[in-house]
Amino acid sequence: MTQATLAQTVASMLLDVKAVRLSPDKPFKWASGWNSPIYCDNRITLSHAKVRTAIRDGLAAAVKAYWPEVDIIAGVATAGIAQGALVADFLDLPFCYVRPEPKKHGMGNQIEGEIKAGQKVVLVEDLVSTGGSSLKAAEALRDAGANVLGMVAIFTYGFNVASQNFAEKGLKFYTLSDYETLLEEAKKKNYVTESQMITLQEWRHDPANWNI
Ligand SMILES: O=P(O)(O)OC[C@H]1O[C@H](OP(=O)(O)OP(=O)(O)O)[C@H](O)[C@@H]1O
Ligand SMILES: O=C(O)c1cc(=O)[nH]c(=O)[nH]1
Repeated sequence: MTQATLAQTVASMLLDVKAVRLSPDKPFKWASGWNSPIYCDNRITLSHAKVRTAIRDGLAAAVKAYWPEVDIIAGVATAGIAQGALVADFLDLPFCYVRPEPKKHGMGNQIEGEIKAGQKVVLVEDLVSTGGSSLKAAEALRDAGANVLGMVAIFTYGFNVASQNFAEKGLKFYTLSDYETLLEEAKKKNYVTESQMITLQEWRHDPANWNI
């Protein structure tokens, strides 16, 4: 399957399981604090065995293609944990996951599971908006002495701010699908009305300042 076909297939699956929600009148609040007329809830894909497996296969294939030397998979908490564990299991690799911050009780860990200094790690994230969550996880792994090879994710909105942040911090990344492809597939399936499509395109130009 070519990259473009895979991006279309994954976008189509996300729409079919209703992982993509639109609410222009009552915007969603994102992790970054941005308001958005759209929310892509990849967690829903876990409830659909065929979709979950197709995503696992796509992510695992990317890990093997780009970073065959990988020693360990790390999931970004929380939405990246389940898919990360599935990918690690499929590739017969160790697994750990990274919290956004150290736990406030118990062991006080930010990284859960074992990771050794010098190990080559690939992060699994569900979705990239600004990239802040992925970068935080990469930083925690680097602080622990790991060699972060890169990150794979299901979906990206393709914002410049994310690519710039990743480039600055030297984090290579690969995603199965993206916003542009999602809109094309949504149009084909009549998933969005014309006025919703206009809102989605307008929002995409300046998401940080939309509807504030
Ligand atoms: O690229 P960013 O701007 O950081 O946004 C993307 C992050 O936001 C979501 O996580 P959320 O913080 O909602 O938490 P969850 O994974 O625990 O559901 C998503 O799962 C990504 O981790
Ligand atoms: O940026 C976010 O918080 C975010 C956006 C989105 O579409 N889906 C999601 O799970 N998180």
